[in-house]
Amino acid sequence: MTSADTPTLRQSLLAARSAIPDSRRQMLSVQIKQHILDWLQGSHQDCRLPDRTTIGSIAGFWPIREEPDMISLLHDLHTLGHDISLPVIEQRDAPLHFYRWSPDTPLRRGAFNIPEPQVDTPAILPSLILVPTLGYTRDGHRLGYGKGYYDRTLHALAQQGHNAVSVGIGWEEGLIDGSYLPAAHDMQLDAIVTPGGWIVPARNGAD
Ligand SMILES: Nc1nc2c(c(=O)[nH]1)N(C=O)[C@@H](CNc1ccc(C(=O)N[C@@H](CCC(=O)O)C(=O)O)cc1)CN2
Ligand SMILES: Nc1ncnc2c1ncn2[C@@H]1O[C@H](COP(=O)(O)OP(=O)(O)OP(=O)(O)O)[C@@H](O)[C@H]1O
Repeated sequence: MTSADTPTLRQSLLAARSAIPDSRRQMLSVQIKQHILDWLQGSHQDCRLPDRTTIGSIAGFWPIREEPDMISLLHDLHTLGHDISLPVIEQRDAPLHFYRWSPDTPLRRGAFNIPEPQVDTPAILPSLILVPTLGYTRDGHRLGYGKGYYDRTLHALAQQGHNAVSVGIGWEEGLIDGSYLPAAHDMQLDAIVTPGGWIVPARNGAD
């Protein structure tokens, strides 16, 4: 496909996601959460997975539309002692910044009406970024809502010499299986987690 087909692809991915019943979505979110916890706690024996041993602070996301709900995972990771942060759009069409979140952090609605923490403590540089995906390919390319926020953010962090591990979170219905031509600015994810398990791009090991 060419980039001209991206809006059509986005529409069909949104439709596929909407077709998952709400109750099933909740159960599938728990499966994704368990894959992440197993990896971080070292009980998932797969050498292709990103190195978990350097991971301290973790950026999550507050679910919108019909995304996987990782709020309960964020609670668990906070209990396990990780610093947790959420993305904040401080300026439109600029990189995201991540601000500390804990279960008692009040959230207010920010850009696109997404719940965000107050920006009253310094921004955090996470060592793991959980990236919401609408679609993804087996080689780690991601399709979101078309505003480029995560591409800009991962690019800006890499330019500062801060190489966070980026793990896409998505439904199995988000897999883009045919030919897909990523945009030049597209940042590849280190891995993707779906309810079915991990998808690790071949460059990170054998596929
Ligand atoms: N949960 C979650 N948080 C996130 C993201 C995400 O994908 N998921 N983002 C990932 O980047 C950023 C927000 N990006 C977004 C980009 C577009 C739209 C959106 O609703 N777009 C409308 C058009 C709205 C407009 O132009 O004003 C649309 O697609 O119809 C929402 C969020 C930061 N936080
Ligand atoms: N590193 C970057 N610097 C400047 N602009 C960028 C960068 N990355 C992406 N963009 C801009 O963002 C726009 C949307 O990109 P893209 O279609 O890849 O978004 P997306 O990844 O689907 O969206 P989102 O991350 O918001 O969910 C593009 O028009 C592109 O010009």
